[in-house]
Amino acid sequence: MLDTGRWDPALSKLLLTLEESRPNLPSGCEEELGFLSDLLQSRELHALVKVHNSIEQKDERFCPILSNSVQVAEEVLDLVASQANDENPEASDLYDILQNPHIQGLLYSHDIIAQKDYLPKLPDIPPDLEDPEDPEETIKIVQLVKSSEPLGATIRKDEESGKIVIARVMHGGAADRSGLIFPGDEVIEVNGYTTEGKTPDDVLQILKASEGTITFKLVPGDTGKHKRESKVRVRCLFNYTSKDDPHIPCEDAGLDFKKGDILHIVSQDDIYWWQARREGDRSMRAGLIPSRSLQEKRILLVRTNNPESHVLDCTPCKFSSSMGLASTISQSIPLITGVDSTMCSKNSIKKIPYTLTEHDDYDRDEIPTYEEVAKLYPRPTQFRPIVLIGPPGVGRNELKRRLIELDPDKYKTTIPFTSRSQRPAETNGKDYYFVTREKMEEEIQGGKFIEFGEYKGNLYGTASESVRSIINSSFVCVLNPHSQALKMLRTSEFKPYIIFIKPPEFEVLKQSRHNAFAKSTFDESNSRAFNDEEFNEIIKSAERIEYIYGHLFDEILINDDLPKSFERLVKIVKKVETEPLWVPSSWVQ
Ligand SMILES: Nc1ncnc2c1ncn2[C@@H]1O[C@H](COP(=O)(O)OP(=O)(O)OP(=O)(O)O)[C@@H](O)[C@H]1O
Repeated sequence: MLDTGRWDPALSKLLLTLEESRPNLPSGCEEELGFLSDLLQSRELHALVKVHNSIEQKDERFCPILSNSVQVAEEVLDLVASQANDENPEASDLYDILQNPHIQGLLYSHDIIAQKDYLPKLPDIPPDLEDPEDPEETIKIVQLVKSSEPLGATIRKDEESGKIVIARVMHGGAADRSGLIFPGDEVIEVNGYTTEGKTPDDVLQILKASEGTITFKLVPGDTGKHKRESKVRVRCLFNYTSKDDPHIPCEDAGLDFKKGDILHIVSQDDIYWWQARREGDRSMRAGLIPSRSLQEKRILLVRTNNPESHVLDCTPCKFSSSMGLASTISQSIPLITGVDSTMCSKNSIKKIPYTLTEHDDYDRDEIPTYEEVAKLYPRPTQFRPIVLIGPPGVGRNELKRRLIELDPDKYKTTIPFTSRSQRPAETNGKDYYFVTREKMEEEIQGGKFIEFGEYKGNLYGTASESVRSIINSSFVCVLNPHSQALKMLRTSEFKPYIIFIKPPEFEVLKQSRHNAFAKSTFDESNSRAFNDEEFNEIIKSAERIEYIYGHLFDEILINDDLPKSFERLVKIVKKVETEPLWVPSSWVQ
């Protein structure tokens, strides 16, 4: 017999008990007893137990005080980002330290250890070890105290067996926090009432009528594994109200959201219903939202039943006739026509103007549901372009002009290309880049222009290279392109921040423009005020743009009172320069 005095007390005790019970055990099991005794005395097992005890030992000096340091660091980064500048070197240092990949790696490893994520996953007990004669062995009794908080689990009737089973457990809900209830568990009793022959509704009635403690008798299902929370964040590209959704499995569990909201998807286990939490929501309870595939199916169904449902009234605008413009460029190039800005604009900013007759190249295969996002931290030398989208006449050019005027050494816009011949007062590379029509057509066909159009037989356009060169020279590129240009602009290379300049309601629009003696941008030949028809067209065109491209907007700015709108724009632009913001996750990888 080995001296067990210096060995693990629990193992020694086990060995002692084994020796003591030896005389009472039935004959014939000596071999097994011998094996067990050898095992309990083996040096390997004792060494393993020692290692295990060391890991488990609660040494206060090494106890983690939190297990989500990565998340805390992200929150600190968010807070510090706007303070990190030359005037605040401490904040800048902290900002740099927390962004350092080694520090982030260290925090990540810390969290893994703090969460004990390294512990081995024990294999399931083989089914042949369970005693089929004794089903009671595998029953668990779970008691939950009833409160105003929902249980956080849904039940369903298994079609084959007719049994009531737990359909889903909401992350962070009461059932989940108990750590004892899992999807697939069979509910055999609730508060002493058997569920046999009952429907899920009957069971809900029992639950509703219960007071105080609720006791569940459950047979564990084979899916009773606790799944870790996913880290996926998405931007919602549609509005959702659970009470209007007749198919939600549990209305109380629904999570409502609006287009543009950021959600943390905590579980995608169910193919139709994801569990999500609003980003930054401190309450840990998740809610149900339709999964991407369910939402895609729904949109496709609506589109199949009503093919035009996703396109608003596309009737060309009446005003285009007064402009009498013709588009002659080949079919492969979108038909965009325009007036030369130098004819109707006194300011120095060139634009590629268009008629309101739009032929939006709207991709019918694109089904806006959710976009996976990640935070992009501002870069000190490369600024995100500011893209002002909106209907003609709403004031994008005016806002862009004011922004550049505010700090011409910081904000720059592109110089357009044209196939028109140079006029005596114009400078190549300042007013326009003058190129031949052939060269311009070739480059347009080569996809080198983010937007282009034709007016009076001459081409006008903005080259991608112009945007790239401004960004790479550490200026903030400010653009007010046609909405169609978003497809070319919204890339991981440019990482634009898209602001939709929206008109206010009719009366405010009319009043503000009249008060400011605003000049209509619809009539190239006359310098006159906007008329009611044009105001209506601005509003209608804005609705259409928002409907088609709304899911791509980072911000909506209502251009009512000009000085106030400009103030809001400056704030937004500052935010983009200093704060980490959500962008498509592919832009960050
Ligand atoms: N909030 C506002 N209040 C009053 N006037 C405004 C406001 N915003 C813009 N304006 C004026 O409205 C007119 C049209 O604005 P602007 O040229 O900027 O429109 P736009 O969106 O660039 O349209 P387009 O692309 O057709 O040129 C200008 O005279 C401008 O000064």
